[in-house]
Formats: sequence, structure tokens, C-alpha cells
Amino acid sequence: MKIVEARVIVTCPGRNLITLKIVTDEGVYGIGDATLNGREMAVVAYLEEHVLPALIGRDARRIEDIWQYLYRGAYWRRGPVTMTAIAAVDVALWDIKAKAANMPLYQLLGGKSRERVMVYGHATGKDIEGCLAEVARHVELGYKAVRVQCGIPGIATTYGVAKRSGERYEPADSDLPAEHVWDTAKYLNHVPKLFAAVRERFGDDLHILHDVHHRLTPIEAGRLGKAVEPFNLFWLEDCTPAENQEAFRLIRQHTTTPLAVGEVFNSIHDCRELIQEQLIDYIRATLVHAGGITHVRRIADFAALYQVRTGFHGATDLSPVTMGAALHFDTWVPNFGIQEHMPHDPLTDDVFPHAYRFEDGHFTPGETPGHGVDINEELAARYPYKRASLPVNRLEDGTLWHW
Ligand SMILES: O=C(O)[C@@H](O)[C@@H](O)[C@H](O)[C@H](O)CO
Ligand SMILES: [Mg+2]
Repeated sequence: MKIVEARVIVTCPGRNLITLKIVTDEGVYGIGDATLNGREMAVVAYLEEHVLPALIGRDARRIEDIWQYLYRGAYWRRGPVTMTAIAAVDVALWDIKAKAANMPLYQLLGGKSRERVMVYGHATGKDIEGCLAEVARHVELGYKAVRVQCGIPGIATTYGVAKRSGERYEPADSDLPAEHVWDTAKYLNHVPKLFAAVRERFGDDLHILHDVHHRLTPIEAGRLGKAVEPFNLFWLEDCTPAENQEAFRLIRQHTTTPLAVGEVFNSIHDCRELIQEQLIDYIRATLVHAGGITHVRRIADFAALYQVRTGFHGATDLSPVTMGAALHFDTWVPNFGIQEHMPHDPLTDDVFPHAYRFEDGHFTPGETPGHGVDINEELAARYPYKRASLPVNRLEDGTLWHW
């Protein structure tokens, strides 16, 4: 089964999404997501100039060999651009293999480990009351787990909070990076009140999650984790930047609040100490940015040895192709924890027809052979690329800060 064509499709039905389509001489094709939010065209160039010409004529069934060829062959291993490009190829090839076998992808991976995949939705509000209203809306929709984020008094804009209530927030919301101002003290004073209010209003059963977006120092993260223990969070995400994996030892010494890390990771080496030393509870590295199914499966198997579970990234900048493939993975992976879900807008759903379905706070990936997500190329062509950037974050005195 030879690869005869491989091309990149760039579309912006509300936001930029990059898709790789690989076609074989047997007429079977597969698609993979190649979206790296805010750096999309770097991956397009990487694929078009360095990867796709080398794929033509290769046997599409040799997924592992092609993965190794692209990874080792790059010489410049790892990094988000390289690993996103490899992921796009890898997921497209798994799609092809599963279609050729006439199986939904989860079957090829080893079959179902569960009947359905629990997801968490996003409730955001300018203040605590606004956020509670959004939590209520999610509970009504059936969600069993909700990530809660609210505006902080005295801080003008908070990343991860929608501009208007009832809407989603958009990670890349301006042509060039918007500048936000951050104040750790105000945040630490306010955010525990949000969790207290959610528990008070919605009781003990709802799973509550929260994302700190890397903004605290390790000791501040330890303090926050300890302060919110009474509210029994499902997880506290990215409480400090994780380039320095050792930082999490300090946090762990201070709190039993479960920790989730890894949406910016692209390799097993980024999370080796975090997993091996049981410094985190959930690993968020996901298919599109961490080398596809072939590599994330390695991360998940390694994590399983240490009782670390998966909690894949699933913001809107991960296309429906990643959502579909991730749901198959989640259906199979033994050490599944939870899956993030931010609904795409209806236009994006039209461009990417898919088999996955939401019901009662859970997803099922569907029974369509492959990962079950396709692309309507004609529709996609109507929405050209539009540059969009993630914001930057500064302290009040102007110092550039993490976000
Ligand atoms: O947990 C999450 O989903 C967030 O951290 C994302 O909004 C993330 O910042 C974006 O996907 C970045 O593109
Ligand atoms: Mg996050």
C-alpha cells in the first residue's frame, strides 16, 4: 500500500486549523491534525518542504518505521514543530491502517477498556456568580466534570475566561499578541473562593478542575494546592512552568491536591521525571503535539507503571481530527483519567464531519472505520488562513511573565 499523495490543507472556519491528508495507491486515505496554535505556518512549511516529499512511494502500513524515519532522520529531535509534523503523519497513517482493516481505530489499538469517555467542559465567568451560572449550564448539559475559571478583581483580563458569558474563550484572540497584566497575590487571594462557592452550590459529586496556566512559582503552587484541599479538586493544572521537572518535588511536599501537567510537552523526555517520581497525577501531552498515537502510547504505557493517568488536552485549537483520534485512544488506554472538551463552533464541525458523539457528560468515538473524522475540502477552501496569536502576560510593573 504505497503513499501516492500527501498534502496540507489550511483552513480558518473561525480559527486556523491545519490538516494533513495522505492518499494511498489503493484509494484509502487518512487525515491527521497538524495545528500548532499561533505557529501554524511553521508546521506547514516543515511538512511541505521536509516531510511530504520523502513520504511519496513509502508503504503506508509501516507506521513505526516512518515514525522512526522522521524522528531520527530529522537529526534535530523533538520540539513542538517537529513533533506536531510527525504527529500529523502518524495519525493519518493510523487512520489509513484502521480503514484498511475496516475497524474503528480503538479496535486496532487493542479494543475497548471502557464504554465511554468522561470529559470535562469549561465554565468561565467574569466573576464568581457568572462562573457559577456557567457551571449550572454545564451540569444541565450532563457534564460530570467542569473546569472553572473566573476573572480576578483588580486584574483587567484573565486568560481562559470568555469575553461574553455563555461563550467559549479563544486562546489566540488577536493578530499580534495581546498584552495581559497579571497579579499573583490578587489571584491567590481570590481563586479559593471560587472553588468554595462551586462546592457549596453543586455539592460533592461534581468534579472540579482548574488551570493555573503556569503562572505561579513552585512554593506559591504548593500554597494554593494546600489551601484548596478542602474543596477536593479533580486536578490543578500547570501550576508552575514544567521545563524544570524538579520544581514539582517542592509542590508535592506541600499538597495532596492532584496535579496535571503536559499540554505543552512534545516528548516522553519532557515528562520522564514527573512520571517516574510520581510528581504528577495526570499527563496532558496529547496526540497532535507529542508525535501522534505511536509516541503518546509510549508515554501512556510508561505513565501506567507509576499510576499516572491520561488527561489529554482538548482546547478548540486541537482540531476535530485530534478530538476523534484522542477519543479512540481514550477508549482503549487502560490508564485513562479524563478528556478535555471544548466544543468547536458549528462551522468547524461542518468542515470536519465526525462520528464521535456526546451524551450525558461522556463521549463515544463511533464505529466508523479509522478515527471517524473527515474533512470537507470544498468547504475548508472557503476559509483562508488568518494570522492569530496567543497573548503575552506582564506583571503590573511591565515584567514579562509566564502564562
Ligand atoms: O488547558 C487548556 O485547554 C488551555 O491551557 C488551553 O487554552 C491552551 O492555553 C491553548 O490550547 C493554547 O493554544
Ligand atoms: Mg491548560
